[in-house]
Amino acid sequence: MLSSLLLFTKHHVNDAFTFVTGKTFFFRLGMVPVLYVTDPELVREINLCRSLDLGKPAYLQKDRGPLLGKGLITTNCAVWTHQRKTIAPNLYVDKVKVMLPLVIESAKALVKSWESMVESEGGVADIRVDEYVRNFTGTTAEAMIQILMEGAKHGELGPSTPEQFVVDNCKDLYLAAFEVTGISAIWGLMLLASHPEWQERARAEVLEVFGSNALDSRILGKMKVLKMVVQEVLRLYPGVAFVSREALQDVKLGKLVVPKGVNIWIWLLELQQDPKLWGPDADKFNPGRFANGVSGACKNSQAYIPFGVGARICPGQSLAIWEMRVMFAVILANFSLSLSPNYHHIPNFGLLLEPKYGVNLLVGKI
Ligand code: HEM
Repeated sequence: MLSSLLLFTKHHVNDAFTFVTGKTFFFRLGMVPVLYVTDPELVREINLCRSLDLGKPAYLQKDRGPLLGKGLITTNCAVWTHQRKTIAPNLYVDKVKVMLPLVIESAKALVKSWESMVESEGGVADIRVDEYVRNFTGTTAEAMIQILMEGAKHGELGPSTPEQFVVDNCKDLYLAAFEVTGISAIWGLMLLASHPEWQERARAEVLEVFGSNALDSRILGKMKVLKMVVQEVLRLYPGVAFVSREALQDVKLGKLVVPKGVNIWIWLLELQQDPKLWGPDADKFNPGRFANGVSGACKNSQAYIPFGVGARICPGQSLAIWEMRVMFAVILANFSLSLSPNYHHIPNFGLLLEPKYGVNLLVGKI
């Protein structure tokens, strides 16, 4: 686990950069100075900080440049501001509502392909779900590319040319819209399959609310259990396992001054599963903890940040949540799920937190 590596490499510094003891500490990863944060109060300060001096780390560009391009995820300052202004408004809730029929159609296509597999296997099929889920999230990724083309024509691009803007952001949106949402949905199916009691509760709600109605935003909004399930999936398996920043100038965060050049890592796996904040069942799948919202589920709502914080918070969060809800609703209305003997639980942290060998489920028609 990376967290144990961090503990192993941590050491204290005693220069002008003094810092809180406990779970916030400073270490160096090669030449990169890193402030490791799991204190929700410090997360609050980062969340409140709107300064462009708190940007994305340079190593993302250096090491991940070929993968991520120079799009919204990795750029800083003026380039980022222009890109964000052009892209983010297209992901506001009213725009996402317009995309919903596309998402629902895509979920129905997944159901169709599983139905024929289940039928040909005589009632229960052992399905490696990853590819089907990625086909599902791929549909909206394509819609995102359209948005980029429009943005390139009409947006305020600042220093980017329209061609540069599209190329740089295609990679980012592909990774974000397709990969991260896909991985989160795959973890969600694994968790529903391994917790039959929650699968039953969510299905009962889906069948009651959905019934013979056509799925739309109003119907989805009524599915309270499903909402809690999605929240809990993103708590236990945040696809983006840590949120990072670099102080591009000296930055004041509450009482702490973070010197220029220092990176900040907020390790979500620890923050979102800390028993002191979430209770003794912090490592268990219990969507019911969200019955009274995030503030009812943990002692400090800053400890739940699956979509990041502050000015760089994920602009695609509404779309991602709706996609997951639609997919779970449509699957639960049609199929029962359990873990296949071919599933091996090996979460793997590369760029994202994903199941190393994919997820195999036994899928039956209900
Ligand atoms: C469950 C799915 C998703 C999760 C868990 C997720 C999570 C995150 C996180 C943690 C960040 C970093 C925020 C920060 O540094 O504070 C981020 C950034 C971003 N996400 Fe998402 N995301 C998801 C889906 C999406 C979707 C569907 C889109 C687009 C359609 C999207 C677009 C982006 C972009 C463009 C950024 C960079 C924003 C910036 O730096 O200004 N994400 N996401």
